[in-house]
This record gives sequence, C-alpha cells and structure tokens, in this order.
Amino acid sequence: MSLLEVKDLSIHFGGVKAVQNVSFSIDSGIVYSVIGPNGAGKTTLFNLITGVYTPTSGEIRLDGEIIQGKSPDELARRGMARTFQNLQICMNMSAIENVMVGAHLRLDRNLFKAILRLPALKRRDEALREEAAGLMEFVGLGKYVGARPDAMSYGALKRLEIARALAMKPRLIFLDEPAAGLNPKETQEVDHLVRKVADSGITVVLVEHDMKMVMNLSDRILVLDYGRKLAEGTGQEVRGNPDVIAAYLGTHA
Ligand SMILES: Nc1ncnc2c1ncn2[C@@H]1O[C@H](COP(=O)(O)OP(=O)(O)OP(=O)(O)O)[C@@H](O)[C@H]1O
Repeated sequence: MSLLEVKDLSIHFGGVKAVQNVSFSIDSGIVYSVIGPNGAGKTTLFNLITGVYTPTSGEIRLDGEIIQGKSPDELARRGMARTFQNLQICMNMSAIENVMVGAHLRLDRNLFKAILRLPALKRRDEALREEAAGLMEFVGLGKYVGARPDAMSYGALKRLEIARALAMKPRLIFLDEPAAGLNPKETQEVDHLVRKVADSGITVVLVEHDMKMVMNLSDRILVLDYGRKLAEGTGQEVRGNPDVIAAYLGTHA
C-alpha cells in the first residue's frame, strides 16, 4: 500500500477548476515532485492534501485511511508537515522559538491542560529547546541558535522553516518552493538538505520551479497543467514527454 493515495481529486473555485481529476500515489521513503507552469495547481494540490482546502470531489488516503476534510492540525498529528511558498516565520520570536512552535504543534492537543501543568511544561520546554537546537544544527543553522530571524538571510530563513516542519516529527513533509528567491549557493544548500531529510527516512513531496534541483532529487515527478495531470514518471520519462515539453514551451493551445 502506498503512503499517500490521491484519487480523482478536484477543487473548483467558482468557475476556476484549479485541480481536476488528479490521481497519483506516493510510496514511502521517496522524493516526489510536483511541477508545472505558473497557475497549474501545484500549491492548491498541497492545500488539498494538507487539509487547508476541502476537495469538491475525489479521495485522499494516508496509509489507506481517508483523510480529506480533516483539519491541518489533525493531519499534522498524523505525520504530515509542510512549509509555505511565502515565508511563515514569526519575527517577534527568536529563531529557535520558531522551530519550537513545530514541536508544540505536535504535542499540544490541549493547550489549556498544558498550562495547568506549568512546571511540567517548563521541563518539557527545556527538552524541546534542546531538540530544536539539534534540528537547527541538522539544517545547517547551528550558529543561529541564539539569533533573531531578522538577523538571518532569506536562505537561512527558508531552512529555518524546514527545521520547524521537522520539529513536528513528520513521516511526510511537503515543501512548497523551498528554493524560490534563493541564489545558486543557497539553492545548492537546500538541495543537499532535502536529500538529507529524505535519507533520514522522511517521504518528501516537493513543489519547485528549479528544474536542476527537481531532476537531481526526485524519484518520481507529477506534471500538472491547467489543474490536470499531464504526465507522471521518473525524471527521464517526464523530460522526454512531448506534452510536457509543449506545456513548458507554451506551444499547446
Ligand atoms: N483560493 C482560491 N480562490 C480562487 N482561485 C484560486 C484559489 N487558489 C488558487 N486559485 C486559482 O487556482 C489556479 C491554480 O493556482 P495555484 O496557486 O495552485 O498554482 P501553482 O501551480 O501553485 O502556481 P505557481 O507556480 O505560480 O505558484 C490559479 O488559476 C489560481 O488563480
């Protein structure tokens, strides 16, 4: 059984069919990329799978169990974490506290109950701080453990977001354009980090425009165009597909 199965998934926003009858499945342990021209439906697909949107029709299964309609929090607790196309870093908190938010999201089913147990919470916070520092080290931000986000480069903040998602201890991580806006050196650092995340056993789902990175990292690639599945396969299969070439060169109607 695949880790994630998507069947005939559609969502319509008024007249806009952002995702239309898309089906695919993702096996555990792979890097699976979703590519396509601007407006193809990639982020919408992420939003559907991670519970931000409820589909108009279709089915999403995690470990065989239907998950569409469940909240993002519930899905996070079931092992799905994500990063966003636009940075979602809280500038009022230190870098490490941003990472700790990920762990809190994992643990706090009942925040009120947690507040009543303040001493235990404090001990837990110390443990989480240590765990978060380890994750910052893992993403190459060890020297920023005591820093504030406004002292960090954009590239470092993109990796901080990945550390926060990892603090949720996911089985499946969704990365929405982790290399967008990065220079070539920063892009390479993210490329290495995604490989490291995948090697640690976490299944990676990637939306990315940087084709070198996509081809380098992906075990399988889904190509969307106008909300529809245009092709799916290995990098080599997808690259040689005439429909994909036409979509990217804009030669189709
Ligand atoms: N909440 C919404 N309401 C109305 N239309 C939407 C909404 N979200 C997305 N769309 C539309 O759905 C289509 C797909 O958008 P989406 O952002 O998923 O594309 P994308 O492939 O992620 O694009 P990009 O590469 O530019 O990020 C677009 O036509 C977009 O305008």
